[in-house]
Amino acid sequence: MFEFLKSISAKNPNGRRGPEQPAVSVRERVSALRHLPAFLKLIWATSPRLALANIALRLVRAGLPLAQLYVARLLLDAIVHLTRLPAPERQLTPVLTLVALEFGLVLLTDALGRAVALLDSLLGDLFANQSSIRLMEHAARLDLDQFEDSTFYDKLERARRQTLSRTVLMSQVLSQGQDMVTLVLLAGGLVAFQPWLLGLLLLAVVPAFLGESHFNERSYSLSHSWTPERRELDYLRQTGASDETAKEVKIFGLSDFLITRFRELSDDFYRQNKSLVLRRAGWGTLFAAIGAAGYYGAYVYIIARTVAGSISLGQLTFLAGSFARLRGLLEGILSRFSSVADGALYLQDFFDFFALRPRIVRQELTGEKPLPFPRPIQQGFEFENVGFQYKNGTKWAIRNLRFKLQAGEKLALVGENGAGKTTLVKLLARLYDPTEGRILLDGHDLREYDPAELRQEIGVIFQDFVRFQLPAGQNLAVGRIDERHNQPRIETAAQQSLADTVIAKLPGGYDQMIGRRFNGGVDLSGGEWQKIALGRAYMRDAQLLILDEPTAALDARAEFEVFERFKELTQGKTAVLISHRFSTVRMADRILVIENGQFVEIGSHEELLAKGGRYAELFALQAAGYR
Ligand SMILES: Nc1ncnc2c1ncn2[C@@H]1O[C@H](COP(=O)(O)OP(=O)(O)OP(=O)(O)O)[C@@H](O)[C@H]1O
Repeated sequence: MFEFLKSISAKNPNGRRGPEQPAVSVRERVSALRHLPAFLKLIWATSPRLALANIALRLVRAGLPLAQLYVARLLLDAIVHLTRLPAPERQLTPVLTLVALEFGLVLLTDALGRAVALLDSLLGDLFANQSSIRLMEHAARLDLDQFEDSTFYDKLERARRQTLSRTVLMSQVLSQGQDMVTLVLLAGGLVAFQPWLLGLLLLAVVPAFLGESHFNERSYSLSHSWTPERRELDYLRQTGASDETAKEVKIFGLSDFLITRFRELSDDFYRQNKSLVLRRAGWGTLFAAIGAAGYYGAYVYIIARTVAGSISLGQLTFLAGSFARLRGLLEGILSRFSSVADGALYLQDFFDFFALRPRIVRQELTGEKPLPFPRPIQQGFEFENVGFQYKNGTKWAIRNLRFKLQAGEKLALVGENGAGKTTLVKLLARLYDPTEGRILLDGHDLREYDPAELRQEIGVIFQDFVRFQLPAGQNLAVGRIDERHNQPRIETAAQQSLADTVIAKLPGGYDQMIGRRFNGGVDLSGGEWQKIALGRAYMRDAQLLILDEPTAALDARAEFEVFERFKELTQGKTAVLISHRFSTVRMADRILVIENGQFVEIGSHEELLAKGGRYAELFALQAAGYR
């Protein structure tokens, strides 16, 4: 495992990455903003009604600060005017009306603020749910080898992680629009009075913005460059504390090893992040002071004009208030601009992920109609000089493979560990396409058929089948999920795979949750799980059945029985069996021996024994073990 951990961080030659890495350039961040229209379109599509209501309320709210300042100005001027009148002429009604108006505006501002927050949260939740669903749907369309590519995996990880930050981004973008409207309205008032005050305002705010965007860039770079390590941290956290690993972690005394590695990585990240946060706080304080100085400069000027009598007290309040609000707004808009740009950078991962296209697709998508799948299969499958190399592998997993799998035949695959048996099966199911050569089905390249239809006609149970944390019945039904409510069919499949005796012992029978992840779940032994997994093959009405060592954990009697039944139940169907037990292998019509991904020999048990080749040698080896 240490090698594995090292290999994860090998992408990172110093073992560390941090702010020393080149930061994301300003151009990259600005260019990431191009994703915003597409993002807003997605939000709109989530719920046009909620989005429209949100925008309308925000527009009304955007005008309220100006209205409030204006009413405050009228109020102050009215009070000053009153105080100058002789006592008997002082009428309070106009002043009280203005107070009532201001009060009304405050109430409205608050109510609209809450309504907008509510709409944001509803829209955000809907958007988060829908994007998670889209993410799962898209992931399901992609090819297996895309999942095995670590760059892809990091992309998926970031796209998935940032569900929450995307809803924050949505609020930010909408608030940005709202604040910009307020800004234009308030700036209009300030410009009418003294245009250069606007210049002073910018001077007070721009340094803070530049500082903010600089630190945001750093922060993004840090978090981005730490994606592989974060993945490792998650892995360590899970390995150190999960039911699946607890047994081996205890037995091998791995917890210190795991914790040390976790501590090393997390401390490192903490240190780098802390230094960034500290610098950010220091500079932030300085920039805030510059901003305050700008504000007070303008304030002094406005006071001087009031004292000189060129503007009223009401105007002073309005202008000083406008300036203060504008400063706050501008600061907010500019700093939010960097977090919006940040969020938009993350959007890049999101859209990149959706831009990935599977290569194993229906030909129809590439302009041709797929061939109808033969029912029944007439001739069978033929491997024509097939070679396959895993993307992340250095050698050929399979090379120059030629053989025929006849319709209705039971073929066993024999070979040592890593010989390429599972790879061959994955190629048959088109989880991958051959790197060279072709696989034919009834004389046509497998790629000419619809991959979805092909997979429907193939039932594969892999050695590393999934132990779904689902009730027993549904665990079988995953073999044909649209039949999950067909209890008789599930029970028949259970009888055929011998899972019925396992289920009979469960307190909840077919409804018993299995696996330990959820409350009340009951775990099964390896062999019991295998019987359940085998049942999935019988749930399927497939023409080609593949069992890739799904019986390794069964006891000898159960395995014998399973294969006897398998032979009986798959009469007339084509089947491929992978097993290291020769007692099983010999039941097959023919046996294909492969070594290092290459064809060695093919024939029936008797033929191969008589030939005295590799098969005979392996058989003798195993038989000797029993003597
Ligand atoms: N996803 C993968 N990425 C890269 N290499 C792989 C991958 N899966 C398998 N390999 C490599 O391909 C070769 C063939 O592997 P395969 O799983 O087909 O062997 P096998 O005959 O089924 O072995 P076993 O009997 O141990 O199950 C091996 O060298 C293996 O390391």
